[in-house]
Amino acid sequence: MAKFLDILKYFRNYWKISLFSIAMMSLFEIIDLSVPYAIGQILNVLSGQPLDRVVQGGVTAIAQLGNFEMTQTFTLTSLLILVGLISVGRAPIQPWLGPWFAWDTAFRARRDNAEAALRKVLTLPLEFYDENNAGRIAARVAKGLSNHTWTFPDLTSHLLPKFFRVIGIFAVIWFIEWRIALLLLVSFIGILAFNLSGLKRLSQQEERLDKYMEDTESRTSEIITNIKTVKAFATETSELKRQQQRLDREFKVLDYRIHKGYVILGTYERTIVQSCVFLVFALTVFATAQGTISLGHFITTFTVASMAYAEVEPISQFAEFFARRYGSMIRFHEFMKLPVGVDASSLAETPEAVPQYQFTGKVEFSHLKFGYSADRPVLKDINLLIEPYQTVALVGRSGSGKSTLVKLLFRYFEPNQGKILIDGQDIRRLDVSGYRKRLAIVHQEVDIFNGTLLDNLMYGNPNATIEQVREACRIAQAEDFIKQMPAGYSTIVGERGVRLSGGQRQRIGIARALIVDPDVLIFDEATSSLDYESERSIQLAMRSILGTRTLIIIAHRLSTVREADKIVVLDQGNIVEVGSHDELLQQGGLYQRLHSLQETGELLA
Ligand SMILES: Nc1ncnc2c1ncn2[C@@H]1O[C@H](COP(=O)(O)OP(=O)(O)OP(=O)(O)O)[C@@H](O)[C@H]1O
Repeated sequence: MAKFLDILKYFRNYWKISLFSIAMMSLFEIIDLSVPYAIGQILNVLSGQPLDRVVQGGVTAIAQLGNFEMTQTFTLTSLLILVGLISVGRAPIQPWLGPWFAWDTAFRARRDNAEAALRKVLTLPLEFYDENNAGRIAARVAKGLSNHTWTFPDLTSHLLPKFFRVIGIFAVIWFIEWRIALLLLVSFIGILAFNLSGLKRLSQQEERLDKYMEDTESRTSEIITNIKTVKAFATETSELKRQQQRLDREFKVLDYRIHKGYVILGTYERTIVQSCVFLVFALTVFATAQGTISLGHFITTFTVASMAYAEVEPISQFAEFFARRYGSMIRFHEFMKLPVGVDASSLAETPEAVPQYQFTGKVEFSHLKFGYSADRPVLKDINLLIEPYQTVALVGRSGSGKSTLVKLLFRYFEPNQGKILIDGQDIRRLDVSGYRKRLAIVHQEVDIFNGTLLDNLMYGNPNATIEQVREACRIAQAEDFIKQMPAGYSTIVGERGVRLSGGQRQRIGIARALIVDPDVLIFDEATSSLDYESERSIQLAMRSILGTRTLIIIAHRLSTVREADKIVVLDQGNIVEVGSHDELLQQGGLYQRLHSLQETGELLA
């Protein structure tokens, strides 16, 4: 029940209008019942039997009011006008009070929930994205959102009004013959209880299947992302086979278990309903034959009871739709309840609302300890002072913790012990968005968004002038190749920048970082994947940035870091050596060993 209420909460902003819409739709459903009742009364008039007291009183009152003669024709006309008013009169009003509000609310809630989901995406911790790929997350959110949207109108303009209609039917029959009403009530409760228990079981299976399907979709998304590797290793057939097996398993569960379950449920339900209709028919026939009820009441009771049982099918159908969608709505809810990351920014209303900082670029790591899991420390008691405008290189074997140190500087993770200070302030005390705006990083793989080169260059600073962009591109050695592009800065680069080479992407990354004019600029193996010529131009770019701000360079190729003021050698999470290139070579430690391996090319040794 808690879960069901959780789903309803996604529409809580619109509860007043929803209640109004449900009330109006229910009212229409109930008023609708007076039509078969009036027809029953017409039949009584035509067959010379007396009208019900209430109806007789109403018609007499109208006759007296309008000074009409109380004839059979007048009674019939009054009843016909009532039927006409109800059936024709409500037709143009009903769609505006029911479906309009139901869908309007569903669309408004969809907008709100999509925005809330995006907020969640933007504030979830980085670990979440390490464990869940884009395909899985996108499928979960999209499915949850669309199922919420479809379910709301079903619930408010069909399922609930139908319930009230059944209650109305029960009241009408009770008024005519309480024993038939009782039979109706008992049979209804029985059918619904049977239905609900079946649906609960099936919706649990749907939820399990939903999780399984997310894994399949996640793999499809990985195939798309890694398509070059798939093609290069010629694994298309095995990938297809693997997914075929999963899809086949999904089909079997969906078709032979879940769908079959719904059909079996429907079979029982229909048989029970038809038996009940038949029983009511038989009872009313006997009651009419014995003179307990009039012919008109026989028609009314049977018509209304048939209407009541006819509602079982749509009610069960909407309940079935709900059960089919319930699993993915719950998965969406679980996603929305995931705890946000410690680094979650407050998501200010406008970019201007983010606090503006300016630092000299003095960075200090003080007694820093960190591990991704408690039992495996990755950084052990790191102490390092970087002065403003200094260039510091972080080197060391793969896995020694260089990138992790930078992740902590960006506050993607919190240290287990110790702290990081910028200009003497603990970075945890600063607004995370405002603080990060003063840092910039160039990764080995530069993320490019679909759009023009200019959009990508100005991503971190949309207020930059074209002169600033040009200057940054000149420093980053990107100007020449941009000029040769078909539309210069307006060239569309394609999703993930497919139309750019690795070196070009890298230079765009550097220019983009420079346009932000950061206080601390970090190169995380920015040249590792480049050819010699591209590496040279990136090195030239780096050289012209030296001394203009604090620079942290992570590099495997030691030729890149020669000119750094300070080279810091990390090994198994510890700083083992610090010094300039020449000092470290003279020390004859790890740096010297790594250097000589690269110089002599004896990597295999
Ligand atoms: N998201 C993560 N979850 C768990 N462990 C991680 C994660 N990222 C890195 N590690 C582990 O932390 C250790 C340090 O990784 P890190 O990426 O900082 O090393 P690195 O020195 O930058 O290596 P490389 O030079 O190969 O990039 C490694 O043992 C790695 O397996």
